Amino acid sequence: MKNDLLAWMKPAHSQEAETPQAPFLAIDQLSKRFGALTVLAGIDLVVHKGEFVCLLGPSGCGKTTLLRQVAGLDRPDSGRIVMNGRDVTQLPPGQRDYGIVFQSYALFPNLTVADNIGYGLQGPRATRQQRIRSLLSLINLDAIADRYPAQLSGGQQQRVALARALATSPSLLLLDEPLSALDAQVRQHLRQEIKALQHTLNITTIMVTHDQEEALTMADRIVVMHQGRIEQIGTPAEIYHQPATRFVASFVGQGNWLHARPVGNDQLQLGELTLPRPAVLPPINAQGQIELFCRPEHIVLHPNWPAAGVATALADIQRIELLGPIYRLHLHVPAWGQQTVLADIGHQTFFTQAIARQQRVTISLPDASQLLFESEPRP
Ligand SMILES: Nc1ncnc2c1ncn2[C@@H]1O[C@H](COP(=O)(O)OP(=O)(O)OP(=O)(O)O)[C@@H](O)[C@H]1O
Repeated sequence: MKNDLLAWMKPAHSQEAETPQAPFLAIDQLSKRFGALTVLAGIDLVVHKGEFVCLLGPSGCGKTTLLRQVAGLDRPDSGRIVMNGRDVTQLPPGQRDYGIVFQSYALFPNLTVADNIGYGLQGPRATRQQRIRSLLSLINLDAIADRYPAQLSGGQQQRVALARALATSPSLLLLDEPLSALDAQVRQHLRQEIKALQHTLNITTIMVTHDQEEALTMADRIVVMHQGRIEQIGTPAEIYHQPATRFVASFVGQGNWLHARPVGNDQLQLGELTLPRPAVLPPINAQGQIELFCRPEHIVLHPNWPAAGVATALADIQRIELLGPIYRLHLHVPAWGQQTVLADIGHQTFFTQAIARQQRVTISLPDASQLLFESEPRP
């Protein structure tokens, strides 16, 4: 049944789709204002065929507005949207060739699951029925084809909405926070299902989310937005490990921000700790400071003081949080300028080092884990 579906899903494994890096969607200098508020300020973005791109950012940064421009549900003030080589900027939604799923399931309450899925289909009845059966099978809802939306769980309703969005075999799938109304376990499961479906169908997908974990686990590339602008476009690993701006570093994941001071031509001073200084520095503030950024998981705990071959510091454990697979320690580190530092450690380290509150531990900061940013008020 799934093969039937692949046969009529036109983007899937067609000759066109064999060039995965071909641009499918090109957004060029797109701007949008609502009254005095600039919501999109010159957005440039290229999405390739078969790619899964997440628009990630805090509430109000313009993610949904950008998705709505692509869908034609709103028109930009300036700029261009080219889809599959066709300028669609001024075209109505019906002429744009996409399927869309919203946060609210938006199913027709008076239609069964099967009829909801088949709503937009045209052609002979037998062909429509076959497509509906294929879609039901694809999302594992065969058993509930005759139920009404009110008889379904939230997760089931969202899968029906997904099948309906795919029913007309669109070239582009738009997802606007499709999982945010669901509970954590269902959300986790549907993440995998959507990703697998997207991969099977090779359908170009753009998903709006404010959930960084969702973006990191699902996207091929993430577009981080802030105040109507794109801060960074990159793979999940690039966004997490090489944040281009302090906004991206603060918004995605947890981090330690430590005041440091460039000294001479080749050193950085972090409290009593002297570190090598990179050739290029960010701008230095009036107090002669910059900020050193590192992730909590990069802080290393050593079983003994001092540890051989590394510059270590003593830290007092002020608080311990269990975050499921890891423990997060809140450390007071006098030698690094009285700064509070977060350190994430695994259960094995936690138990072998018999970690407890108010204990004194030895820590170090690997050079490779550090990034430097201009000191300024945090977002
Ligand atoms: N039709 C509209 N009229 C006026 N202002 C609007 C309109 N639509 C959106 N806005 C404003 O534009 C800004 C961006 O909204 P948008 O919905 O794109 O943000 P978002 O990043 O998707 O946020 P969220 O995650 O909360 O949905 C917000 O300040 C919002 O209030």
